[in-house]
Amino acid sequence: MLEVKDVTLKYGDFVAVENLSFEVNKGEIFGLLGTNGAGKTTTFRTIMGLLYPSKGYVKYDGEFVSYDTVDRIGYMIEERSLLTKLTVKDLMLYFGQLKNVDAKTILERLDYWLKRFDIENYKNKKIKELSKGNQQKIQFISALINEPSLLVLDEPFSGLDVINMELFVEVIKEYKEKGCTIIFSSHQIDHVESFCERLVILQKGKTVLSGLIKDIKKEFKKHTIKLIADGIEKDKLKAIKGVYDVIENSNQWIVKVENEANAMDVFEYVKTLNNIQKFEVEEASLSEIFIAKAGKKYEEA
Ligand SMILES: Nc1ncnc2c1ncn2[C@@H]1O[C@H](COP(=O)(O)OP(=O)(O)OP(=O)(O)O)[C@@H](O)[C@H]1O
Repeated sequence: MLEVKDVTLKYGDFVAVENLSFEVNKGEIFGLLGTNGAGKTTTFRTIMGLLYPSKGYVKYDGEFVSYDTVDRIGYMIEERSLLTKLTVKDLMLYFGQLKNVDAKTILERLDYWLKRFDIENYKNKKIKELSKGNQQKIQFISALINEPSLLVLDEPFSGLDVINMELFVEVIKEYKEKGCTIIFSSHQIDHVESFCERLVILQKGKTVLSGLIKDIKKEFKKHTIKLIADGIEKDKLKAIKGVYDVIENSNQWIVKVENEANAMDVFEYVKTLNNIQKFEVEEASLSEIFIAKAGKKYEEA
């Protein structure tokens, strides 16, 4: 289990991450979200023991990260800091041996991953000759080469096309099934729900949202109703208890209510209308919850 407890990290006087706490269990995929400069990479560097918190601590399986624990961790850094003059094979031998994996095993694992990622022909090519997407695959392989039990992935999907993103997701899910503890960061808020159950969202180093996505949504309570019917009167909708916003969007109405019970009151009104084609009640999206908590859109935070 990875434990990040009350971590504050400063660069000089600048507080990059403040009082950050979360845990990631074995067999769990955890999302660390935030827009540019939110503190994601700083958090990862702290997890890896590359930066020391001025307050709080990070432990992996009850121990502080050290030379011993690093062997069990796979770290995919955001910047493409690959040694570009090396061939794929030599780079992997270098990274693998740093993690105490013997050369024969490294080469066997490399062959497997190159085949899996459909880049078998690149084994003896120099990194600088590879496209950005293929360099990203090499970076991902370098994080997997020691078959880690903790996988730290900084922006693993940025710049990937949909097919390769699915390939990465498939591998990450496999590692989850094997009991690996996985933490990844992302700029994007929309696709994570299908991918992880728990997250932290940072805004300028501070935690805006944290916990199980289903609990965050349950606690937030607010719901959105999508409605298509004849004879809808905006004033009547607005007058219903708990309705705080009504938007007409071409032929569809979007009605925002404070909680699920209020949605039932809207349903009572809708039953009096003709030609009801749609009545859908949805929980708030993570983006909507973020706006409510942070006072601005996620992309603008
Ligand atoms: N070495 C450093 N010295 C001083 N400030 C730094 C340093 N590294 C990062 N920062 C600052 O700390 C804050 C958090 O940066 P960090 O790189 O952790 O954010 P991030 O969420 O990973 O951003 P991005 O998505 O853009 O990579 C930013 O304001 C950044 O400018």
